[in-house]
Amino acid sequence: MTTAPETVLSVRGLTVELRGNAGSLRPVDDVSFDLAKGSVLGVLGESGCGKSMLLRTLMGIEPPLAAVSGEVWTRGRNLVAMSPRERAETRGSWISMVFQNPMTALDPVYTVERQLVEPLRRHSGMDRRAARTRALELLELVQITDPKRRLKAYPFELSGGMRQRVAIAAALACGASVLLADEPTTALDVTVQARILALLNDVRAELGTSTVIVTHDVGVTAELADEVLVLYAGRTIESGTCREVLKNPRHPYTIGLLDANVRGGQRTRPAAIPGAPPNLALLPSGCSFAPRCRHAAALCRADDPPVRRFTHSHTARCVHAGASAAQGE
Ligand SMILES: Nc1ncnc2c1ncn2[C@@H]1O[C@H](COP(=O)(O)OP(=O)(O)OP(=O)(O)O)[C@@H](O)[C@H]1O
Repeated sequence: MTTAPETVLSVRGLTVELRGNAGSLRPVDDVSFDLAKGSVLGVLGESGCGKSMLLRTLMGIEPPLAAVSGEVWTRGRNLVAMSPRERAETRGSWISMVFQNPMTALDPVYTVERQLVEPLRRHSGMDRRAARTRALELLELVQITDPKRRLKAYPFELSGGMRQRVAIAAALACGASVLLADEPTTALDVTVQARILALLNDVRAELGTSTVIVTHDVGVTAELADEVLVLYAGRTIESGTCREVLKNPRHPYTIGLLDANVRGGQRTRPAAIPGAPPNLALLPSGCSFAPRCRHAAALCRADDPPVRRFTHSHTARCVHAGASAAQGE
């Protein structure tokens, strides 16, 4: 008998509302998913679709005035319901984050040693010696050669790829079971990108860490992800296994996204979809993708599209999902 993999992160109806003078907007709107132990969820979407806001909210670093509702369950607790103090304790030790620019996480004025040893002492209560031994192990884990020498280095003495390796080591230092990666390779040279992706894969295999990776690069998603969630205007418009979504996309937006990335041969933002994502403060009624969709009908502009289910894992939020699948195949 096979047992279902343990769910380490369960997100239900997560919504982020930002209220301003011009009204309110929802960069993340009713997003739900489960993340299994050791698995990778790829979050796809154009710039401005809410990918970073989703990750920041999972990490508890959303903008101070954001109103967060819904549930984020991990280790038997709902993070959204925690006090700010409890929440701060989970950062780095339950959930950790790797940013596009490694210098977001690293402090330029401290050595690598200090940046790894201090959190280990603070979060894990290790003495200096044990923390240093662990820091060396972490540098080996992220495949940094000559780790003893690198411990003494400052970030500016390291290459971009090496800095990102150190940032990944720092993210893993305190035993987080969920790693959030926001475009972790976008700022790196193409040759280094592949190595960092391979590293993330190795880390997952070695530590069983579960990862949510945000990218607008379908190639990266195909390489790493087990499951895929496609965001548009803050909402999940398609989700399923990597194979289901990338091989048999159902939503016209996903199809356009894949056309731009794969068939165009370039891993860039999707030029195949005319127009741009909507201003969240001025969302059209009905389907928010309708103004850019070649299948859009009066119905799409009138009502919120229904969620269609194709398999137990594959869903798309579109009345035309079936028809567009036929055209996409
Ligand atoms: N602090 C903020 N105040 C108001 N609006 C914001 C704030 N931060 C983000 N937004 C808006 O929320 C939406 C989602 O932004 P987000 O950065 O999550 O998009 P993204 O998909 O990660 O894009 P990118 O790939 O460019 O990082 C955008 O419309 C953005 O303008």
